[in-house]
Amino acid sequence: MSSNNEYAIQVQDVSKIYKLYDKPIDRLKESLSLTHKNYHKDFFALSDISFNVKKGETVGIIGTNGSGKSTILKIITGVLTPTSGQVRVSGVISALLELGAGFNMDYTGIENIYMNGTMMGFSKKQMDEKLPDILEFADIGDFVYQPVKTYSSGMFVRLAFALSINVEPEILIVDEALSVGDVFFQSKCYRRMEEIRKNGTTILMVTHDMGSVIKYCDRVVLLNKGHYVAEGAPGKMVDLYKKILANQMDDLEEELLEMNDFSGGMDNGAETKDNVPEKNIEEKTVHSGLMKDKITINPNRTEYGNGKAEIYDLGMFDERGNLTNLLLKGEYFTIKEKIRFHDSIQAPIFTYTIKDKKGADLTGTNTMFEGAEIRPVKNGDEYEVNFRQKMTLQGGEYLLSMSCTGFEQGEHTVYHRLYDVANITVISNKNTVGVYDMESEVEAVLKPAGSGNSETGNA
Ligand SMILES: Nc1ncnc2c1ncn2[C@@H]1O[C@H](COP(=O)(O)OP(=O)(O)OP(=O)(O)O)[C@@H](O)[C@H]1O
Repeated sequence: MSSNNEYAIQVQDVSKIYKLYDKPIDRLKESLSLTHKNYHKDFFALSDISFNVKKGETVGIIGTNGSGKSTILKIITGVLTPTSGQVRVSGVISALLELGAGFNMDYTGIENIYMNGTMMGFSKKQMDEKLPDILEFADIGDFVYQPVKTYSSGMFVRLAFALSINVEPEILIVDEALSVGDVFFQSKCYRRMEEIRKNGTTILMVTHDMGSVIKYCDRVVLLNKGHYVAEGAPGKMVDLYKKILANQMDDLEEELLEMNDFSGGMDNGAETKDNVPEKNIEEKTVHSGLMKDKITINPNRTEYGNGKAEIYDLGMFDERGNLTNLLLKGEYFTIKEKIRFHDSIQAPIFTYTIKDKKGADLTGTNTMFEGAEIRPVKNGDEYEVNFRQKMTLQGGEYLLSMSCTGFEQGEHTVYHRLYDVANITVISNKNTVGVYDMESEVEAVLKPAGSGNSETGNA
C-alpha cells in the first residue's frame, strides 16, 4: 500500500471472516478437538474490499442490509481487526458508530465527553475549551450530569454527535446515527457537517438515506453482501443500489463486467456514467417515425428489466404539440411512453421521475399513484401512456427516467426501466427559490405614511 499523502483512508484487500457454528457446543468441541476438526463455516462479512478516501473528500458507503458497511467502518476506526488486508489512516478519527459504541453507560455525559476526548488524544485543557460548544450543540440540559444509561436514544445521539462533530476531527466517520435524531437536530448536524467539510475534514458516512448521499457525498462506494460492487458519482451509485434492491443483480454483473474500468481507481470512479455500456434500444428503432429519434436521448443511460415489457419509444411534447427536450416553465407539457409487452402481465404500472443533475429525485408519479385504469396485457399488446402536467420546476437542466413495473407474488418487479433516458431543459423567465415554483398569488398593500388610504398591488 502506498503511503501517499493525498489519502486520509486507504483500504486494501480487507476481508472479515466470522466463524459460524450451528450449535454453541460446536465452538467448544472445535477448541477441544485433538485432531483440529472444523465445526464451523466461514462467513465472509467482507471479501477483499479495497477503496481509498482522499483528504477532504466526503464519501458515502451504501448497500443493502448486511452488506458490510458497519463492519468496514469498525475496521477503519480500529474497533474490529480485519481477518486479512490492511487499512491505513492518516489523521485523527472521530467516529460516531452504533449507539453506545465508545460510551460507558455508567458514566455521566460529561465524564463520557472527557473519556472520549482523551481517547482521541486531546488533553484535559483542550477538552475544557471544547466543552461549552459540545454542550450547546447537544442541548440536553442537566441530563449531561446524569449517567448516560438514563438517556433516551434521542438524547444519546445528541450527545454523541455533539461530541464527535465539535472536536474538529481530521476524519469524521458517521454510521447511520443521524437517522435517530429529530428532523431539526438532523438539519443542525448536516449544517455543522457542511462547515467542517468546508474546513477540510474528511467525512466517511454510512446511510440508507439516498437523498443525503446525493446531497452531501462527493463519491460513493457501493457494497453488496460483503463484496465491493462499484464506486463513483453519487447519482450513478444510487441508481445501481436501487437496481440491487430490485433484484437485478445478474443484469448488473453483466453491466459491471463491461464497465471494466469502473472499479478501483479514484479518478475513473467518478466517471462511471460514461462507462455504462450502450444497450440495444437503437437497434430496435431502425424503422423511422419514432419520437425518440427526434429528441436528445442520453447515450449513457442505464436500463434494465426482466424483458416482459419494453419501453420502445418516448417523447416530451410542449403545449403547442412540439416534440422537444425544451420546455417552458409555467406551461403544460406531456410525457409520452410507448410500451410493448412480451408476456402477460396482470397489472403493469407506468412511471416517470425527474431528477436533478446530481441524481436527486425531484418529482415523478406513476399510473398507480394517479389511479389510472390499466388493464391486464398479453404478449404483443402495446400501451401508450401520456402524463400531462404543468412545468413548475425552475429553469435548468433535468433528467427524465421512466419505467414499467408491477407486482408479482407480492414482489416489486421491474419489467423495463430507463434511467436518465433524456434531458429536460426548462426555460424560465421568472425564477423563485429552491427547485420548484409554488405559483404564489401575491397581494401587497401599501399604506402611505400619514394617509388613511391603502393602495393594493396585485401580482
Ligand atoms: N459478530 C458477528 N458474528 C457473525 N456475523 C456477523 C457479526 N457481525 C456482523 N456479522 C454479519 O456480517 C454481515 C455484515 O454486517 P454489517 O453490520 O457490517 O452490515 P451493514 O451493511 O452495516 O448492515 P445494515 O445496513 O443492516 O446495518 C451481516 O451479514 C452480519 O450478520
